[in-house]
Parts: sequence; structure tokens; C-alpha cells
Amino acid sequence: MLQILPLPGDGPPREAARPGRRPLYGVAVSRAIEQRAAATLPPHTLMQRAGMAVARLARAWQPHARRVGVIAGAGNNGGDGWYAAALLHRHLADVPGAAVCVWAPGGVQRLPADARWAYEAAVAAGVRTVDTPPDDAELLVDAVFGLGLARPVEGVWRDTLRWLHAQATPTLCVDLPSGLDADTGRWWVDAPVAPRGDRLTLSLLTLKPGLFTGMGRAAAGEAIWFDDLGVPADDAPTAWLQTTAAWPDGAALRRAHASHKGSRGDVLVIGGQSPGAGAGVGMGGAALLAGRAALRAGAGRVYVGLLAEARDLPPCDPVQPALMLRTAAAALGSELPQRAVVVAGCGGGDAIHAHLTDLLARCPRLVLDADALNALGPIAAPSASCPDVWRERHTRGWWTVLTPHPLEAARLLGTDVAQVQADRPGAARTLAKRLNATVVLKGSGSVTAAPGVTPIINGGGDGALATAGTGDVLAGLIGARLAALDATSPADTAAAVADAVAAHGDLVRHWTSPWPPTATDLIA
Ligand SMILES: NC(=O)C1=CN([C@@H]2O[C@H](COP(=O)(O)OP(=O)(O)OC[C@H]3O[C@@H](n4cnc5c(N)ncnc54)[C@H](O)[C@@H]3O)[C@@H](O)[C@H]2O)[C@@H](O)CC1
Ligand SMILES: Nc1ncnc2c1ncn2[C@@H]1O[C@H](COP(=O)(O)OP(=O)(O)O)[C@@H](O)[C@H]1O
Repeated sequence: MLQILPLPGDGPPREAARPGRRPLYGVAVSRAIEQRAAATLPPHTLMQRAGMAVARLARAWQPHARRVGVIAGAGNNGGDGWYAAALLHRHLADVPGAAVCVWAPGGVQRLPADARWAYEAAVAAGVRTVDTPPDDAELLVDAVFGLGLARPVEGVWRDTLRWLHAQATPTLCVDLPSGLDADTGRWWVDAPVAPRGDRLTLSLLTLKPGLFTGMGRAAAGEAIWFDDLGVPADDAPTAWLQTTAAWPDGAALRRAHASHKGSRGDVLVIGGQSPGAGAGVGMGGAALLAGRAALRAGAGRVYVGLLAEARDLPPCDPVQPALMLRTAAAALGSELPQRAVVVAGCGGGDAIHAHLTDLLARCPRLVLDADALNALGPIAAPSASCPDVWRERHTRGWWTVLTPHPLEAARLLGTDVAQVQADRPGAARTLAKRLNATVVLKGSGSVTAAPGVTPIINGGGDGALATAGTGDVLAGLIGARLAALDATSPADTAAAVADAVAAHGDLVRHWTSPWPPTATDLIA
């Protein structure tokens, strides 16, 4: 579960531009904030505050830990560790059998000024330094790398992190789990980090985007804490973190006594290739899941246009008989594409390719998912010139939402999954800019990006969503959210899409059964 809890003295959370959001700051802005604050404060104040915050959380989290091992790097992240060690040593001074030690595998010869000051404070306090890993520690403090890591970890540091990540000891990570890229969520160590319940991360001064996407959530552990070190920041954020879903609002729908089904917005799903159309491969379930999700989320009327012959249509969806089924050809031949938000591609298979141009030319509000994204490939290719049908969408002020998972995004970008995952915010931004569309790059920490809009990283959702069909549910939710939306500025569209992504993540937040939910369970 994600927790971002201010420590005592942290003050109330700063104002976010929209409810349920917190600002995230990348390395460059975080360093600018740090330098600005340092210029007005007595020397070493920020490191002192950082060390105090680390020691305070360590004591609150593991009050009975008597043997504490701090692993200190060669930069200021290590400095935070040294100063925390000094405070913990003082706190444990009278406890029998207690010991605080620091292991600094890179030595202390070339510490930057702040870290040297913290090191000297630790030595003066009587903290023991050790030359070997603290194998008997009851609490480990990971102060190896923070903001300064932006390249592969090798040599002695790789060995250090491999040792650290193999420990089953409760571990408090200072600022960032060592190995994580603060900007991107990329993991710079050539060994994976196991997700563990007894690991915490205390983010200092700012919350960083990398903590919440890519490998961030898995590496940061059970909870992410935040201490702003008493430094208010109102800089433009690098990205927003969406912490809660403000949608759907069932109570507001009920209060709207004068509403009717036509006022709640229509959604048309196009997809669900029939086995006949798809050489024996049927995917009708995907379109039904999207349609059911849209209905569950409050769309007034939901139509499902199946990629099938009329004779192959089921009479109704027995789970949600309120869905209106028809063939994709009949749906696209009607006035529905102009009126409804069209969600295209869920289970679309190869059969969706034949409809792509029609969809682009006739649907002012279009969500492209799954196979529709694959069909879009030639249009999106980096070398492709923008076809008229795509250009006209923008001229007319029509909007398009793309919801790729990393492989679909890689195909659209002409790259591979590893490159996409190495910088998820960057990949989402590039795709959004290239196609002038709102893009949701799905996966751990889904990123919603749109041209000229600050990206939004979803803080909810977890591994329980990693099962077939949950993406179809998301596509349906996005359709329903957009169908209820009047305004269509890029920022409003992106915010609405991010609302749906957050609501999707919330579907698993309160799931308590030991059995993971299926996509159907999410909207049961
Ligand atoms: N200076 C201050 O007053 C403050 C510093 N803070 C702490 O300082 C951290 C940032 O400190 P730094 O900028 O020194 O950065 P780090 O301490 O994160 O890392 C820098 C050190 O790691 C080395 N390094 C980087 N990548 C490496 C790699 N792949 N392999 C081997 N060595 C590598 C660098 O050569 C340098 O020695 C923050 O994350 C935070 O923990 C904060 O507490 C805020 C206050
Ligand atoms: N580990 C995870 N953490 C958070 N969300 C996840 C995780 N794995 C998958 N998801 C979410 O589940 C959905 C899966 O979508 P997708 O891969 O398109 O599946 P499908 O096409 O089978 O429906 C996306 O919304 C994605 O963000």
C-alpha cells in the first residue's frame, strides 16, 4: 500500500493544483530547490534536518532495533546516513548491547563538504566504522545513492547493493532506494530488487517521479514517507502524483434529480473480434469488459459494436443485459460515432485494421486501445509523415486518447520495451507530442501525458492488476469519464483520463481476498 505521510513537524501538505494530487520534482528542480534553500540557511542545515528525519523515522518504525547498520555512499546521500548514525548512536547510548555502525565501501577520502561535516559529526559522537557488511544488524539504513545516481552501478558499488538487496533485515532507504533513478524509475543495478514489506523509503525535500513509476514502487518498499525539510517549494512540478481518485462520484449522480440517461453521456465500444472473423481466434470478452466497465462507471448508454457478422452476435450480454450489442459495421454506419465517446480496439484483433481510417475520420472523441494501437503503428512510426486523416482530427479540434502498455508503446515509438521502461515519463511525453494525443502509458505507475500538460503519474494500482482484461476495464472507464465531460482542453482531458486511471487503481485498493481479482471481479 502506498502511504505518503508527513512526519511530525512537516506541516500540512502544500496546495496542489487539483484535488488528490501532489507535486513531484525531478533531479534538476530538486537541486535548484536545495540550492535556493541552502543559500538562506546556516551551513549544513539541510543535511542536519535530513539526518534528523531519518533517525526519527528509524526509531518510530523499529523502536526495538538495537544494532543499526548504516551503508553510506560517497556523496551527500551518504552524508545523510552519517548524520543519522550520529543521532541514533546518541539515542541508543544507554541501551545494553546496542551499537550503531557505518559501512562506507567507497571510503571517506573524497566526501563533498556537507557529507564530510556529517562524517566528522558521526566520528565525534563515537560512531563505529566497519570494513565489512554489518551482517548482524537489526535495522539497515540505505544511504548509498540518492539523487546522484544516473548511470549503471558497477564494481564495488554493485557488490554493495547486491549484498544490501539480498538482506532480509528491515531497511530504511534514505531519499531513494539505492539503484533507482529519481527522474525515471529506472533500475540501474544489474540484479533485480525483490519487493519487500519490511523496506521503507523516506523521500527528502521533494517527492521524485522515479519513486512512483517503473521500478520505483517495487524498490521503495511498503511505504514512501516524505519530509520536506522545512523547505516550501512552489516550483512548477516535473510531474503530478495522483494519490486519490475523485471519480466516480455516485452521490453527485444521485443528486442530479433532473438527469436522464441521455445526459450522462454515451460510450460506443468497437472491438471483440469473433472467431469467424479472426481465423478461429475470438476476443469478444475484451469488448464486453470495456462495455461493462463503462456502464458500471456511470455512462448513460453503452453500445458494443462487435467485429462479427450479425448472425454471430449473442442476443445480449448475460452479465450486463443493459449493454446494447450490434455489429461494428452497423455501429459505425450510424450516427453513434459522432455522438458517443468511441473506445476502439479492445479484443479488436486483425479485424480492427479495416476500420481504423473510418474511426479516425468519423469519431471526434476517440480512445484507442490494444489492437487499434497496433493498427495505428504505420501512422505513428517515427519516419511516417502525418496522414491527412490524422491532421484533420487536430484541425477540427477532435481529440484522441491512446492507452498503450509498454510493448504497444514500444511499437508505436519504434523502439523496445526496455527503452520504454527505462524512462516511462519520457516515453509517454514523446508519444503524446508526436501524435498530439493524450497518452496513458500503462503499468506500475501509469503515466498520463498530453502536449503542453504536466504528466500525471498514478500512485494507486498494484500487481493485482497484472492480469488479462484489466486494460479493457480501464479503456471502458476512460470512455465513461470522458463521456461525462463537457470541457475538452488538453489539460481537462488529461485530468479526466488521469481520474479514470486513478479510479481503476482504486478498484484493487480494498481487495482483501488472498485470491487476486479477475478483470470481471473489478467491476462486479
Ligand atoms: N546537500 C544537502 O544539504 C542535502 C543533501 N541531500 C541528500 O543528498 C543526496 C544527493 O547527494 P549527491 O548529489 O551527492 O548524490 P548521491 O549521494 O546520491 O550520489 C553521488 C555520489 O555517488 C557517485 N555515483 C553516482 N553514480 C554512481 C554509479 N553509478 N556508480 C558509482 N558511483 C556513483 C558519485 O560519484 C558521487 O560520489 C540526496 O539524495 C539526499 O539524500 C538531502 O538530504 C537534502 C540536503
Ligand atoms: N504491477 C502493476 N501495478 C499497477 N498497475 C498495473 C500493474 N500491472 C498491470 N497494471 C494495470 O493493469 C492494466 C493492464 O492492461 P493491459 O496490459 O492492456 O492488459 P489487457 O490488455 O490484458 O487488458 C493497465 O491499466 C495497467 O496499468
